[in-house]
Amino acid sequence: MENSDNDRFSELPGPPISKICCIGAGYVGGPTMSVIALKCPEVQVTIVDVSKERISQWNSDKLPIYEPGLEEIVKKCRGKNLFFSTDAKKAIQEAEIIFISVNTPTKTSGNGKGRAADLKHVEGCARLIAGIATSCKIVVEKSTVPVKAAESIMQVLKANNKQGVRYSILSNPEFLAEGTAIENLINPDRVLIGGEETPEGQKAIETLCWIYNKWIPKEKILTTNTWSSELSKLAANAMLAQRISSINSLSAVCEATGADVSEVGRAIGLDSRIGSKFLQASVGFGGSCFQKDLLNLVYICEKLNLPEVAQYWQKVIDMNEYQKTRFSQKIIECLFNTVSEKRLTIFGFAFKKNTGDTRETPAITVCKNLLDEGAKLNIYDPKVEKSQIIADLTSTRVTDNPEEVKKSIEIFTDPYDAVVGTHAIVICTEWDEFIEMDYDRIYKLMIKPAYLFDGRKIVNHEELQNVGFHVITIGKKLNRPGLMRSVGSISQQ
Ligand SMILES: NC(=O)c1ccc[n+]([C@@H]2O[C@H](COP(=O)([O-])OP(=O)(O)OC[C@H]3O[C@@H](n4cnc5c(N)ncnc54)[C@H](O)[C@@H]3O)[C@@H](O)[C@H]2O)c1
Ligand SMILES: O=c1ccn([C@@H]2O[C@H](COP(=O)(O)OP(=O)(O)O[C@H]3O[C@H](CO)[C@@H](O)[C@H](O)[C@H]3O)[C@@H](O)[C@H]2O)c(=O)[nH]1
Repeated sequence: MENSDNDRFSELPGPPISKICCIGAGYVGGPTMSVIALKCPEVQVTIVDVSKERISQWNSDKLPIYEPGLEEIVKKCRGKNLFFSTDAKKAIQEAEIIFISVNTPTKTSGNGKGRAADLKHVEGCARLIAGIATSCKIVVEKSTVPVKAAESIMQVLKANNKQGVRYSILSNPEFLAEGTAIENLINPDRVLIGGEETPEGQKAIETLCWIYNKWIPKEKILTTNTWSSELSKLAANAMLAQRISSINSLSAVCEATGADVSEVGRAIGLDSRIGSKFLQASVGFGGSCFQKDLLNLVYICEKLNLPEVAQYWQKVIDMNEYQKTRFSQKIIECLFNTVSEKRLTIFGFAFKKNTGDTRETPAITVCKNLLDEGAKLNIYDPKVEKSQIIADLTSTRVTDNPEEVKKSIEIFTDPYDAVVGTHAIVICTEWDEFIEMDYDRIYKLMIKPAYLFDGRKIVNHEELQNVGFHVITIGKKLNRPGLMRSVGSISQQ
């Protein structure tokens, strides 16, 4: 990966840094760079994107993504040391450090289809930088990439290096979670920086550390070799997802035995070797990262001729699919084995609370399964745009008859309107407002018997049963004296 000795410029940028560029103004690029701009007022941060629409949204009053705390930071820094632009040429030319923060989705065609990460946008960035740069640059992989991706980036940079520019590539994966991005960026568990074990690589690491050190203590900044850093990102997501699949697998055992998965989670989480986080049983994990990164890890393991390792991680994904399907089937079974022509309310469409992001949301699978059975759906989410829900549910992954789906779904902006005349409420996202709703009022508006399926274990089941609801949740068999046993129900007595 080293540059040749006769490169025209030998000096890589070092502290103090005055200009940073980030390619990709998405869920990572936007919040990450906003926090860098906030914490490093002397550094000019420019975020560029190919999407004119996204850039104009970042420059408007309505930002393209919802994240608690983000708007305040953008308003404070925008136009001072934080800029959103489509002029990649200028930003790249001027910057000493260039972050690549573009999307790396699962490939949809060709080699590794459905599993490998598609690096076309990352490669595009490398080509873009190589075509523009006239001075030495530190190029930072912020996107999640397969292990060894830095090697490919360097190859592209070197092969197109007309100006004799010197580059150093660092891996600096992002660990923020959506909904808590700003909190995670301001006070991260750690910052990971991987670089080459050469004097030049170490200098590049020190330079990036200089930025993070503005607000993050040295002890929290971990430096490793490039490959450890790249692999650690995939490994962290795989381990987190594995915990959710593990507790979800146990939720099925709880339902079959009378154990309560919340009690089991609490009991095992108190073991300091296990820890209490990420043991919340649910309808299944969603989001743009877990499945994509697990699939990528599985693919890498197969390519490395490690089939047993690949199968091990594949099971984490399989368990997640099982959980989403199991929950959907339970709804159908409890509603007397048919939802055909029945209207149901979906509460929550985002993949988790405090975000408007619907990528890989379990709500899509639940809605698809219910629509396939002929259900009509009233959908309410406080942050997801109507157009996004329609786009998700009419995509080719969900249906081959989008017009029929459009006729079967209705999107609401008021949750109380959404429940009128419906047989059941299905909670797919753990929005706080679902906990505090007036369920007496809601019950009266619904068809009886009224059902509530809590896919997030957030509402008070006993209280709802007292209101009159038939309540079904995950990982717990709810007892209710006198409640009629539903045909085929596996969760009620
Ligand atoms: N979303 C998360 O919470 C999260 C967290 C950690 C890491 N990651 C990783 O970070 C990366 C980015 O994720 P995201 O969620 O921000 O994606 P995103 O889709 O929200 O944003 C990516 C942006 O890059 C732009 N882009 C693509 N190619 C470009 C190019 N050649 N030039 C300029 N702009 C270009 C796209 O238009 C888009 O706006 C992914 O690799 C992802 O796995 C995401
Ligand atoms: O105990 C839990 C915790 C989470 N979830 C679900 O798991 C999914 C992912 O949640 P979370 O990890 O909080 O959000 P993400 O934004 O997807 O963040 C993950 O993916 C990011 C992208 O790589 C990483 O940067 C983060 O560290 C990693 O947590 C969501 O559907 C959650 O509802 C559960 O079902 N049970």
